[in-house]
Amino acid sequence: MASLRPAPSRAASADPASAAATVVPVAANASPSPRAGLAEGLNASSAAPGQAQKTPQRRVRVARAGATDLAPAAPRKAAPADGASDALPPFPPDSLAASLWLAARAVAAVLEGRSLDVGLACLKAPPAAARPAAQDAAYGALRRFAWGDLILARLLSTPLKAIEVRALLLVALYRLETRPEAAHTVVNQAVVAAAELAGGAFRGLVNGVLRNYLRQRESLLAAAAADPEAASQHPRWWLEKLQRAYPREWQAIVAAGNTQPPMCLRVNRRLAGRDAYAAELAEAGIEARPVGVDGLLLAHPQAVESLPGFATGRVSVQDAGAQRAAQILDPAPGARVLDVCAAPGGKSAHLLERADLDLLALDIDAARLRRVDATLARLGLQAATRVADGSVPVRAGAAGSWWDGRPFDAILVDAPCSASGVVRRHPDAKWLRRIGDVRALLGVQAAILDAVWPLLRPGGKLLYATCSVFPEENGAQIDAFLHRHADAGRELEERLLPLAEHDGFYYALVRKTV
Ligand SMILES: C[S@@+](CC[C@H](N)C(=O)[O-])C[C@H]1O[C@@H](n2cnc3c(N)ncnc32)[C@H](O)[C@@H]1O
Repeated sequence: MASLRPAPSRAASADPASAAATVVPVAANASPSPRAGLAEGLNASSAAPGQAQKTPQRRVRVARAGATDLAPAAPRKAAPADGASDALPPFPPDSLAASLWLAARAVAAVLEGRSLDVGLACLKAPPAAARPAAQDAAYGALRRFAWGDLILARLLSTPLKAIEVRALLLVALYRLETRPEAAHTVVNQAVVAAAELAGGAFRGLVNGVLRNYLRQRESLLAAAAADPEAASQHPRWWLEKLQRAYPREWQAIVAAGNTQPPMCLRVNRRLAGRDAYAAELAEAGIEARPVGVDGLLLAHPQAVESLPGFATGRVSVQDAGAQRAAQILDPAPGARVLDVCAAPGGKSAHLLERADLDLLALDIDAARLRRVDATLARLGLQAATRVADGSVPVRAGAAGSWWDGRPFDAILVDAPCSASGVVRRHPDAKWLRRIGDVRALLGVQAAILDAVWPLLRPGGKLLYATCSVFPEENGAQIDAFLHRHADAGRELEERLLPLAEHDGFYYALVRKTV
């Protein structure tokens, strides 16, 4: 039932570290694709837009359409990715109305098939005071997308074409559940926010839907609890994959995917000792404990600006699981290293913090690759960067070739993947992605592995990494690779389930034997 449009497949798995830097996540349910068919009226007897309906006489259950329906029937202006024209209407920045309005803008972008990262760009323009609550509401509503979708399908009777209004309702439903003591304030403030969306034509509908929700809450919650997607907050196809792959752990994986992720720091060992940095955090009143070799797990997420020395590169935000990559690949000082899917540069940076390397960072996405340059500049590190499609076999000396013919000692393939190990950071991913996207990603992953393998020197090592928990992207992908390449031998394999202090990752270290 519920799901959004497919996400762009390239940057499939956004970097967990960068996401953590911005905020928090959790998700909701369903099969391939957004729910559709929300109804525009409250019931068959719904009030006209602008009028509140007092008591619904009957409810008309609108079919929750499949995947493609999340897209709006009516074209609307896309929310600007740079936030430039996202001036906050005249609400106090720290008001509930402001956070609901902003969150609705961000969620609307996802309902239209864009990533939440893009949607959250609307938070750049408004005052900082407006951001935390808006961010929390946007993540929260998307974590519960299938739940909210089911509720709306029961409260509306005709397709709601105003996507931002639909998004506002999803956000307000989330807020009603997280602030039950302030239910009437939430409804009132949602109506205030609705006045600034779609020309204010849906204020009455918003008021009526939310009040009906409060009246019928018990039966609606029971209906949601009986729906596997709404109850689990995951698409059905996704759930089935987890159940098959993890007969014992799937429920724990699903539950973890619906929580807010922890925030983990990576201390730049070139500029700070971990213990000394932990002491600085303690002095600043920030509670943290060591994790892994360079990591500090914060008891509570913080704005990066509040971290001592963040701007000067003493620390970065990176999930503890992601920090395993540099440790496992562990190239020797002076090694020539290729990071073929490098953006936004978290793992490249960690490799360079650990040793002086001759590192080439490649990515197919020019905009994302610019973030590698920015990351390295902040950390005081250096690498060559190049925009290129790593899945295309490369020949030294050929026109446009990015390879100079010198073999690499080590290669990192942090492959584009389903991001199924990081849904708590990217709740939009499970709704935007479809099962067919995973199949397509398998082909890209295999092509990248095959294209870079000839560039590795005999005796060199390649680390294949994903932030996926789907076996076909992980062990099965590497099994097939070893089958295709007789000169490849698996040295190590590590599967991290997204259960506790780290996200879900897969690592396979492969050595070139001749
Ligand atoms: C999981 S992210 C990499 C995260 C990065 N290694 C880090 O630690 O910050 C995957 C990256 O692969 C890139 N990508 C996807 N397809 C690619 C291709 N064919 N060639 C090169 N890069 C590709 C995406 O643009 C994306 O930046």
